[in-house]
Amino acid sequence: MFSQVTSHEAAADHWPPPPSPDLSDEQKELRLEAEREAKRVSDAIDLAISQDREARRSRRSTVGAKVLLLGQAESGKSTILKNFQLHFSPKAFQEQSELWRPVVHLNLVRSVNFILNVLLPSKGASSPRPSSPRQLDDTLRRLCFSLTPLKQVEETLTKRIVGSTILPPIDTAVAYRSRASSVSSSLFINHNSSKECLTFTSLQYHPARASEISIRSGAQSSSWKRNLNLFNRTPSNKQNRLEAEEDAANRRIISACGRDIQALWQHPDVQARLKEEDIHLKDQPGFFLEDVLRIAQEDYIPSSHDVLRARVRTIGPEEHRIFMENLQKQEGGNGCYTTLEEPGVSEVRVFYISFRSGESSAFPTSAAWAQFFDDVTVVIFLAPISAFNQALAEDRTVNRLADSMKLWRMICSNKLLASVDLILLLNKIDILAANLKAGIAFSKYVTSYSKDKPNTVESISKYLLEMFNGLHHQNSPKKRKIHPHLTCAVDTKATSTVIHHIQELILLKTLSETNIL
Ligand SMILES: Nc1nc2c(ncn2[C@@H]2O[C@H](COP(=O)(O)OP(=O)(O)OP(=O)(O)O)[C@@H](O)[C@H]2O)c(=O)[nH]1
Ligand SMILES: [Mg+2]
Repeated sequence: MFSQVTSHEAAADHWPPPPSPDLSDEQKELRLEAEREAKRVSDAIDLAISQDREARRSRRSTVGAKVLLLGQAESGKSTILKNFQLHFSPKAFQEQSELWRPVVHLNLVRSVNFILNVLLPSKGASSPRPSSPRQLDDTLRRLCFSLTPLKQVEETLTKRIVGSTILPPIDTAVAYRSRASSVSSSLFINHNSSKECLTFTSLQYHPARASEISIRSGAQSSSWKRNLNLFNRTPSNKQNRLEAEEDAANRRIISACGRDIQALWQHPDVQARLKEEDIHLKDQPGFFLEDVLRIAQEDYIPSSHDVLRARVRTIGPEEHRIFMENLQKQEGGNGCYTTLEEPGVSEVRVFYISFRSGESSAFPTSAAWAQFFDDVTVVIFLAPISAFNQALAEDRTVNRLADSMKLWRMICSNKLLASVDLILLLNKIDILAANLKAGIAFSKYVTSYSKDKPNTVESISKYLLEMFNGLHHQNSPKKRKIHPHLTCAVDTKATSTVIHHIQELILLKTLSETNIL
């Protein structure tokens, strides 16, 4: 069946064929040189093709996206941003966990000092509601005494995180409002020097946000992180060494105070006093008192969940760059990562804008905001739907949910954003659920919601979604799609599905805008 292969045919199978035995040595050498040259040319062509392929691939994979992250104060923007970082840059997120330790510690220490201030209002510092000191039992007196060093810890941590030259934002000087009370009293004063700033941030507490710290950012993200980076660097010079020693001393003090902090928080008189004052520390941002024994350990490193809950209130617009690591967890979830080969969006620039009351009314025409609206891939808007029974800290006559809707209307009607897809996150559904479970009637605060309708998350979120959709429909200059989600931003697992959807949308929009699709 098969014919015999001749030696000539066999030779033809190899390239280049061996020189004919009839050739002279000189001819053989010329022939070999010609073949070497042909190979050089061929290799050069192969290299050029491969470089071209790589360049095309890298052009595709260096596409960037611009995301606007908008919402009123405390709507959960920073928490969603952290979820983005956790999802897209997990290695960088993990590497930065250590940076959040001083923030968690400061949140914790501020809660403790706030309680001490309630129990023993000092002359110089403001207490949430000035009242005469009460008789403390022996245990409380001992605890107050043993926890005194935490005042100093708060001061040094504040100085380090806020930075010595950065003033705290004055708009934290909001009127006091506890959750249920209708009483307000302005406790804050304008401070102009950085020295006073330290006193202000250290010793004065907002009763509704006792543990949080406010930082005015630069245009580039997180100047406070730069301060903390310095904090964590290797102690190479005298200043760094002093800072490292101060950090170690703070850790030791917090660690030594751990059990007493727990005892203070669990003391029945403390709980009774806070209740009497209508102060709900547990519901406040940056609340870590129930994790104190874990957090106070000297070698404590914040978990992802701690980082999500750590509260820094940043004032002013910020730009965050998230570099996509294109990583995913290996099956088995052993913490190892494998690189994905697929090209996609390599960088997401997130422009973060927090709107306080008053700013929203200037929103559509303000040149200050307009600079951020150019070339936007998607807008993510957060509405904290648990805030239906709260008033704005800035203006106690305005319901927070109503304010969120007003802001949403402004964004929908903005002409610069007319062609941009809107992602609507109805956030804090866990708090909404807890409030409803505690018997708070939604219809009492949102009167357009019939009393006969169920006071359940399902029914209320459906109603709110219709409201937000309706506002969009009435105000948007163009027809476009809204991508709504119900979220609990502190639940990374549940949020990862939402982030994944957002990622797909960003990819789709970016690639279609750059004509790759
Ligand atoms: N329980 C619960 N807490 C949340 C949720 N989203 C955010 N938080 C918490 O709410 C507080 C405020 O969230 P942030 O993300 O700091 O809010 P923000 O919109 O960045 O606020 P500003 O910086 O003031 O503009 C933080 O303590 C978060 O941990 C949520 O869905 N559920
Ligand atoms: Mg924030």
